[in-house]
Amino acid sequence: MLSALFLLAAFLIAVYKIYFSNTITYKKITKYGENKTLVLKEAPGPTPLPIIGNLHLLGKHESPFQSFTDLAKKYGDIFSLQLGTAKCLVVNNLDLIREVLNQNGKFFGGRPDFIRFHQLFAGDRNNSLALCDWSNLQLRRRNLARRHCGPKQHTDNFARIGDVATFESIELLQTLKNITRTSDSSINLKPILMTTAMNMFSHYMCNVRFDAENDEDFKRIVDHFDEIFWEINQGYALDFLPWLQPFYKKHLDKLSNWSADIRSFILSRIVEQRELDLDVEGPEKDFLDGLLKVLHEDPTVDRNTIIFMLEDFLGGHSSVGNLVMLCLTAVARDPEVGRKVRAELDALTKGKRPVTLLDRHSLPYTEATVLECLRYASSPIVPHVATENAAISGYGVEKGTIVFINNYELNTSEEYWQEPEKFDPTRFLEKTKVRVRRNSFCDSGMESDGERPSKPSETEKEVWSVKRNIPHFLPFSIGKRTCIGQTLVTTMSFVMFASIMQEFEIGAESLEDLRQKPACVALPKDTYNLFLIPRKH
Ligand code: HEM
Repeated sequence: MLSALFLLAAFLIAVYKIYFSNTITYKKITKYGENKTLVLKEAPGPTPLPIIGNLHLLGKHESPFQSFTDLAKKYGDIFSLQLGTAKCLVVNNLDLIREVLNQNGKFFGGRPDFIRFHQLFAGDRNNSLALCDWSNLQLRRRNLARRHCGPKQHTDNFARIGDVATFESIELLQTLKNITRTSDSSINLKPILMTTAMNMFSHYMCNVRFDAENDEDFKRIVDHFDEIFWEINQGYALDFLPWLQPFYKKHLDKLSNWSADIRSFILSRIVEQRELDLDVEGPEKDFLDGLLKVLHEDPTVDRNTIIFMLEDFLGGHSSVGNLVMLCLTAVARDPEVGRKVRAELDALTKGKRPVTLLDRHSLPYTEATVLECLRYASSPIVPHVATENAAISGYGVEKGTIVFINNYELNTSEEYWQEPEKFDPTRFLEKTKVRVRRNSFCDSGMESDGERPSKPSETEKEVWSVKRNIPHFLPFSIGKRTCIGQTLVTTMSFVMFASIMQEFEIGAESLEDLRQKPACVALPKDTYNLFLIPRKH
């Protein structure tokens, strides 16, 4: 009798769990415009423990994204997790990722409310473009930034990115040549790349550049940015267990101090002087001009909004510096990649001129090496948050749920790539046919006395080029919160990486030192040294 009662109770609890506690009411508008209320189950997932939920399951690998991939094998490509106080959903394949970010993007425009995010932006994460919730202000900020920070090819701004990138790369090469002339030991290269990247950004966005060798304030600010970039790429128990805050006081104070120091530098060394000199009627010469003009013309725009935007975009330089360091690391790990990049560069420039952005389409292997670095590092997509009840793949998703997009799976699964663990830039290359115009009388290499054809003939030639649309390669994400900085990243890192490769061979003290955290495009501020060996042209 007792066991029958026990069984009945267990059955009722199970039914309650399945049908009541884990269901979401979702109002769907059908294609005929009717309102339909659906009651949907949440996606399956592991049973949470008291207090920590499923947090312990993420500690099994170096990166939580590796744990997501593991858990997907057990629970399927869409599953629920309870991380401390936060309800979460993880999506692991391309179709589901598209369903969240494209088809249902309007329901998933929020960002998690992590204490660290507030701390980095003067107490309010909505000051940050990447960490704020979706709003009209965000839409305006994105549109405002696009012309300068995501310019289309063949525009003046795009050409200016190329000019600035070449200018700063030449300065960088000079610094590196000076260092290697006096010493043949390995170099602490990362801070040098970071200051170069910051000068690229401040030069392009604000027409201001700094003395990277002697300006101590500048160097300190670049270090802070780098620390913050690393920090944003890490996860902490505090993010999901906010009551741990008192234990993180020192760490959180450090974050606020870094960001306060950065803000005061940007104000005093970049913004204030320009505010005095601003020519409201004159042409807009850079991003800073554009921002200050909006401030001048539109009384609804707040000065703080403008300052934070500038800080956010200048901060993007850290990703470029880190990415170039990862590209050089890849070359140090695999000298064959380096040989191929150099062969391509030498064939084009003959070692006689600096490489420029205009050369990019003639240097497919070099560009593919940067893309392969992005795949190999697999920078995580910032988590999204459901801003209302929604449905994905027939499962209910409750408002407030944090959605993790497992792009690590997209970058590393055998379903999408051959030998994904191998660093191989050629996976981004394909042979394409191009039309070449040529004068047929020149083909023999000898001038003919015969009549010359009135029109040059056109033939087709097969050349290597970079694959443009790989559906599962989404380093900058998709949908309405896609990265705004991707043009800056792909152009500036290409020029910086190619310039260094033109002049130096890259080596490592020990291959074991070249540790790269999975699903992370950041390296710690203090990281391994590399050897730079000047090439003889
Ligand atoms: C290695 C370099 C970079 C990578 C791999 C990268 C990747 C990403 C990804 C995956 C997102 C999240 C998109 C989403 O939530 O769906 C993002 C957002 C964003 N990125 Fe980047 N990014 C890089 C560099 C930059 C740079 C240099 C800038 C600016 C100068 C920038 C500006 C932004 C902004 C503003 C957002 C937030 C957009 C929004 O939430 O509306 N990023 N980026």
